[in-house]
Amino acid sequence: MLFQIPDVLTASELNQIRAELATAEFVDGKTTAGWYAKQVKHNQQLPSGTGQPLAAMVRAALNRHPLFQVGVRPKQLHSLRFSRYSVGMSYGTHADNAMMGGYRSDVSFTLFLNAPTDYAGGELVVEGADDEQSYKLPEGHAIIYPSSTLHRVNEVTQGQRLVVVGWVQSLVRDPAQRELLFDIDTVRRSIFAQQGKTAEFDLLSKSVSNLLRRWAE
Ligand SMILES: O=C(O)CCC(=O)C(=O)O
Ligand SMILES: [Fe+2]
Repeated sequence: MLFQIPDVLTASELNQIRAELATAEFVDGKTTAGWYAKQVKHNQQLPSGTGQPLAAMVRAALNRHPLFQVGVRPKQLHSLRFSRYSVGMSYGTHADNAMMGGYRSDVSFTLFLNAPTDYAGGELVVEGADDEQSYKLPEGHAIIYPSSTLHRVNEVTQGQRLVVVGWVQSLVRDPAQRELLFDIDTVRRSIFAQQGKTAEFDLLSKSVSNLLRRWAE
């Protein structure tokens, strides 16, 4: 399942992150790419092990967001990377590594850190079976997609693209199962908001819990 989460970061958090990144030292993104992704990864990123306070801010922001909890069912948000694409940079078609530091990557996300008007190009393109979708979201918004998809970042032709990308091991590894849980949970919450704790709400809650009991690992 592919979905957007608006307003993950506040304007003041975005300002703080951008101010820190403006003076940070970035390194070639190839240092952490898989052997074949190295050929197509042309960007820069904060070196592994740096930027911890910024990473903590992003983690807290995602964890407080109900859509992240219900849509991703995170077990472990295990990797975060602050990336920068200047003019001429891009990241060609690839699927993300299945394992990172001992954790499985089920869900990937891109959280946009600057405005789409700050740069030309730089769309994240996610390939489907016979089509592709392209995303260039407002600052502070995130796009969540299965790590199993082929995706790429188009070349930046003007300005600079700043993002933080991340990977999550989900309690529910199968995207179709995550989507079923998301749909049922969404209806359940909507019934609760409109009518309170009805008999229908109780049955849907039971279904969410029982499906999670079957699928969670
Ligand atoms: O920058 C992005 O939007 C995605 C980057 C990406 O695909 C990756 O780092 O694996
Ligand atoms: Fe990727």
